[in-house]
Amino acid sequence: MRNTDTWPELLCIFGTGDLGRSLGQRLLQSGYKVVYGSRRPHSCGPVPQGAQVMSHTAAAQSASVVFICIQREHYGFLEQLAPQLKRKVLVDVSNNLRKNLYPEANAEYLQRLTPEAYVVKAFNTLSAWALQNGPSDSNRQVYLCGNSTEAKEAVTEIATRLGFSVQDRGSLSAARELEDFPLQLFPLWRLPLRLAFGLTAFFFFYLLTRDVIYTYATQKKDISFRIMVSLANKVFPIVSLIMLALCYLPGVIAAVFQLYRGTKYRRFPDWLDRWMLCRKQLGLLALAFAFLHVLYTLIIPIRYYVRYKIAAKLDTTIAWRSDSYYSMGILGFGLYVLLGITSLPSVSNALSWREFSFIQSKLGYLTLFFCTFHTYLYGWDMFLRSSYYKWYTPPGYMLSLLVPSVVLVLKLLLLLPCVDRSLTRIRQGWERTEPQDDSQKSLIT
Ligand SMILES: NC(=O)C1=CN([C@@H]2O[C@H](COP(=O)(O)OP(=O)(O)OC[C@H]3O[C@@H](n4cnc5c(N)ncnc54)[C@H](OP(=O)(O)O)[C@@H]3O)[C@@H](O)[C@H]2O)C=CC1
Ligand SMILES: [Fe+3]
Repeated sequence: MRNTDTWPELLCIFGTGDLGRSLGQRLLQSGYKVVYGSRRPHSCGPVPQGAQVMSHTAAAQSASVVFICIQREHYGFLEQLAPQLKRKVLVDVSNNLRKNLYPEANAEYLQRLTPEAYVVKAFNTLSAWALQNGPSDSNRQVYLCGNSTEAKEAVTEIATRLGFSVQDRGSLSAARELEDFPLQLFPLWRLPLRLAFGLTAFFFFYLLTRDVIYTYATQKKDISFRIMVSLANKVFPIVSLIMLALCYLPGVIAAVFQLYRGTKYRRFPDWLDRWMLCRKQLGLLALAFAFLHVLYTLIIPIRYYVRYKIAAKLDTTIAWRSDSYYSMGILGFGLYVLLGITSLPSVSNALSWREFSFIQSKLGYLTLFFCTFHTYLYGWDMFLRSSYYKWYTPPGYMLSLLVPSVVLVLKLLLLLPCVDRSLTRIRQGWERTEPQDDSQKSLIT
């Protein structure tokens, strides 16, 4: 199929558009020779220096690998070129504007037009810009798929020479999945973002009603200025704590499922699967809200409203109480940041699986504990100190503590020695398997 003895190897690119030009430039820089196939060989746009431009037919004949850098809508003419493309490796780089635009994947369509060529889907997840600039940390991966192993090897060799690392995704039927990759918009962030938005809106309006509007209605006192800092600084910690708890809740639920079923070999329900997959995003958003809470708290002492209210008398009991909740909050936040940092790919790659799970799980629950305890102490302090909080505190405050408390209690229950033993047994796959049928049973007993 290919003649690998001649180097520099000549590669063909159909299409002198953005991607064709960037790819050509990259190939030339990596030492390949490049020939373009164009509808207008003499009047096409500028091509990289050193490349030749010919008609499609002439270009296809000169190389054994052809990159099809043309929109799928214009593939039609390739059908007439099928005889010239026989036994050539055709690389389909195309993408679509939206999912399910066509009944079949672009690469499968190309294969149908040129049945005797070896179609490989590749490079479509890189942008022309990324190709031109060469591989970088975030743009190193080339996904490919195709039915011919030899053809895939040829494309792998080229991609590797260009400095990319290649992931083979199997046969050409995986092309649709690869074509959907660039169309995804933060798939794992969607649920956490919606949740964060929903919780923020709910608690904001709840606190607005109970705090500002209620006070105005009953006491005719205008405290609307509290919206900007005090209210925000209540919404953010509540949302942060709930999101952090929701990040750990699916793990606990999964353990309960495993205990209940007595095996780890059965799939979790879909909703739990999805929830587990977006734990990192939940945690990072929770961290962002915790950051906001810290920043808002830091400015409290410089606010006019607070300075105006500061009393000269010192009560050591109050000082103890408030210092303890600040301290818990700071410890919790410190660990929170540690969790965030270890979730960065570059950091987590440097950790062994044991180290990673120690930090994310053990220290994670400790973080949740500190943050929850900080909130408890805060509520207790406020409750004793101010008559205003006596009526305000219970519902909203309890709501924010409900989820984290449930998670912590469940986790404590899971840590009970007898529960922990059976969970370990299940997770290591030691569970007793029931005999399949009676004949086996008689052999065992
Ligand atoms: N741009 C990007 O960042 C990326 C693009 N892609 C894919 O690469 C392919 C090309 O994209 P791009 O380079 O941006 O597109 P352009 O529109 O810039 O270029 C397309 C090229 O296709 C050729 N062409 C256009 N119409 C016809 C036709 N009727 N018959 C034959 N050839 C035709 C033209 O070349 P000529 O005039 O020489 O014949 C034209 O320059 C697309 O399938 C796209 O999905 C994939 C990943 C990233
Ligand atoms: Fe706080």
